[in-house]
Amino acid sequence: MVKINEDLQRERDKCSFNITELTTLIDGGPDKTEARKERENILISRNDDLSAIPEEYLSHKEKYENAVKNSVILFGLVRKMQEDGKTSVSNYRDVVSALLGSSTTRDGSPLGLHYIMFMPAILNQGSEEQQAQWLPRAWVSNIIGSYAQTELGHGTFIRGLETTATYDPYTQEFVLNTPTLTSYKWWPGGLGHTVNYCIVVAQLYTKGQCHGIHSFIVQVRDEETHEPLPGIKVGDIGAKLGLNAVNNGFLGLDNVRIPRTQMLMKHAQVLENGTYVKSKNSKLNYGAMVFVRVVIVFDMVNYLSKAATIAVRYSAVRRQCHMKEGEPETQILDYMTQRHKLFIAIAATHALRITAYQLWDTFNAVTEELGGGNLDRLPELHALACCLKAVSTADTASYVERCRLACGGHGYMHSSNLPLTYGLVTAACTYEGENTVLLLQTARFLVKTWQNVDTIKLTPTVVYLKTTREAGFSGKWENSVECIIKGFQIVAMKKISLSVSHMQKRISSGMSIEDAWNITSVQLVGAAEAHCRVIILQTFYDGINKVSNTLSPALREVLQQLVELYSVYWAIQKIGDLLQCVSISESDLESLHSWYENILVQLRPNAVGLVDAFDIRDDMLQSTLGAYDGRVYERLMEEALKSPLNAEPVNHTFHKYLKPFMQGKL
Ligand SMILES: CCCCCCCCCCCCCCCCCC(=O)SCCNC(=O)CCNC(=O)[C@H](O)C(C)(C)COP(=O)(O)OP(=O)(O)OC[C@H]1O[C@@H](n2cnc3c(N)ncnc32)[C@H](O)[C@@H]1OP(=O)(O)O
Ligand SMILES: Cc1cc2nc3c(=O)[nH]c(=O)nc-3n(C[C@H](O)[C@H](O)[C@H](O)COP(=O)(O)OP(=O)(O)OC[C@H]3O[C@@H](n4cnc5c(N)ncnc54)[C@H](O)[C@@H]3O)c2cc1C
Repeated sequence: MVKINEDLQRERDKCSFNITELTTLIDGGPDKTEARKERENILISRNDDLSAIPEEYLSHKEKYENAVKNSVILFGLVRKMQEDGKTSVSNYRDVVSALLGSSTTRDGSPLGLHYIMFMPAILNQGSEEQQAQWLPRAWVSNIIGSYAQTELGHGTFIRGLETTATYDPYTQEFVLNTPTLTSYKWWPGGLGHTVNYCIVVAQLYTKGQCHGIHSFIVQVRDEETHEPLPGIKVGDIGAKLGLNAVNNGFLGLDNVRIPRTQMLMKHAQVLENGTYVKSKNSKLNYGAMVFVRVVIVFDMVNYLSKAATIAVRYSAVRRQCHMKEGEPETQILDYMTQRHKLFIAIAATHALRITAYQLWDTFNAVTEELGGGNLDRLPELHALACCLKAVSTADTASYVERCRLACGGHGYMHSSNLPLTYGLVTAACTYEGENTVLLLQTARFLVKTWQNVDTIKLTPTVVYLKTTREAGFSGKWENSVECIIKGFQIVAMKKISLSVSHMQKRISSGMSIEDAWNITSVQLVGAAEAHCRVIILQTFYDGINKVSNTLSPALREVLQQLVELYSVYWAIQKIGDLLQCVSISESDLESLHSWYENILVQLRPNAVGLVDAFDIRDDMLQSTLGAYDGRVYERLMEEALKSPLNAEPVNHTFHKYLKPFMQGKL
């Protein structure tokens, strides 16, 4: 049996709550924990077959080839689960999320987009007949697809996409073209060499008229030979900061013909004679993006829990300097600055998880309403998904980077798995809608809401705008979570109202609406972020309160501390905003800081227990620093010895370059 590092064991011995109770709460119940573990067991049992060479030493091509091999094993499980009746639409997110979060797809998977976007796009935008035609084969991976929207020239401005799909009524086909270099599709995951189909987003032309962007199913490679089909130019876009196994690709289309029935026609249709039938709302075509923005929040929770586990366990094992002379060297977790770096990551994992579930429920409820023809809550869902995707990815990227820095030099090693994790989360700040652009979408919704706050029925997430405006901040500031939430609501309300009034002043002084919007846009982004912080804080607070009386007192206490930590951390981060909007005295400020310090002290004995409760197996954590046994130094050395440079005692460059150089001959 492997010996557990003594410091780590001591941490576990002093944990005040039942770790299994928290794990079960995180999973959503004992049955869910069991199902997760069962899935992980299957995954791990298949891992034996995988290459032993650490991924970081492989070339770009080898990384791809390895990823295909591993992904096939991994996603073969979806097929197996499907055959065994273990997958359904309701647990699809859990299953795919577990697979993508697993060790074998450490730097992304070239098959990921098939599950994350190709199938959801057909589900979301395809008619019932199209779903019946395409999904059964896609579900068992007989065909593999990607989602090709972004072009070399445009990612954000999708109305400006240049790819065209022109309807030919004589053959009842669409003819697809990428007429310029900038219209080449660029970025789609798996498109380079993996998929044989993809959803292509293109400007629809019929009867000489352009009807804006629509989605089309296009076959790009032969199902047997995998050769690109005539008129298709396809390839890999090259090496990136991260996600190097994903095989992001480019695609050029030259008069590629597809049957009429391959335009996704749930919302809008082209009839046989070329007549265009409009969708109830053109933005329904953007549904696949909304879905992915929602699941990205879950994905952030996966990465953040991994980073926090690695950094907290390492901080319990690592000793550096003497806090007091004569005592043993200090566990770095004992330094308050270290707790300040790390505990927020633990709290945020819970805050984002609870918020992700809330968003998921809203997404499902609104999707059901859309199915019944009710589009009322679509703008709210869009605004919510945009800001939560933006804030969760930006925050996670910054927390993960803190975790990496908190591990000092060893955090810089690939074998810690923190650099790769950072590469994955920072990508999410850009894909599926660049974060600033998404916050401006939320701002657009907030501005409209504010301008009509007295006349429209406010949707649940913005009711606070009216109530805080009416109530103001009555009463004295007190250091409580409730007061911080109220303070944040006032900050958001004031930022929105100020942005609107600044814009209105500019418009009244003769500026165009567009210029006024642009000049005010830094404030607008701030307002959208502030709104999002209200949502996360309130959802976290409500979520923990809701389950509180089902929990043991010890767990209730520690979760309450995490809610406090999260609130007070963000209050301190945003103290400038609070001071501008709410009256906080100097002594309030002092006690806010003392409160924060107290929570860091209170949480200290439970830090390792809290990350253990995330229950991430070593095979999935893949970190020399974060393994359960805490054998940090042994693992660092074992991994270093796997460096290909260590395979031979003398590298040939010594004789070729170094020696002649040292002898003055070069
Ligand atoms: C499957 C299980 C998974 C399990 C979990 C596993 C975890 C997976 C994690 C994910 C890994 C992901 C891998 C990577 C994937 C990356 C894929 C991509 O990037 S793909 C590429 C992603 N690319 C991008 O994301 C591109 C980003 N760009 C865009 O989305 C758009 O260009 C835009 C939204 C910015 C503007 O659009 P534009 O048409 O110019 O609109 P205007 O501004 O003129 O506003 C007009 C009105 O429309 C309204 N409205 C707008 N949108 C929506 C909506 N969706 N709805 C409703 N309404 C919407 C708007 O509010 C406004 O309303 P109003 O005020 O008039 O009332
Ligand atoms: C790892 C990764 C995977 C991806 N996978 C896919 C995929 O599978 N399929 C796919 O189709 N696409 C994919 N993408 C593309 C991705 O969706 C786009 O990169 C993203 O939407 C941003 O668009 P852009 O690159 O055009 O950025 P740009 O819009 O050019 O952004 C550059 C800067 O301009 C600013 N900006 C742009 N417009 C505005 C505005 N209106 N107001 C204010 N500021 C603005 C932005 O804030 C940003 O600072 C992927 C991208 C990455 C990085």
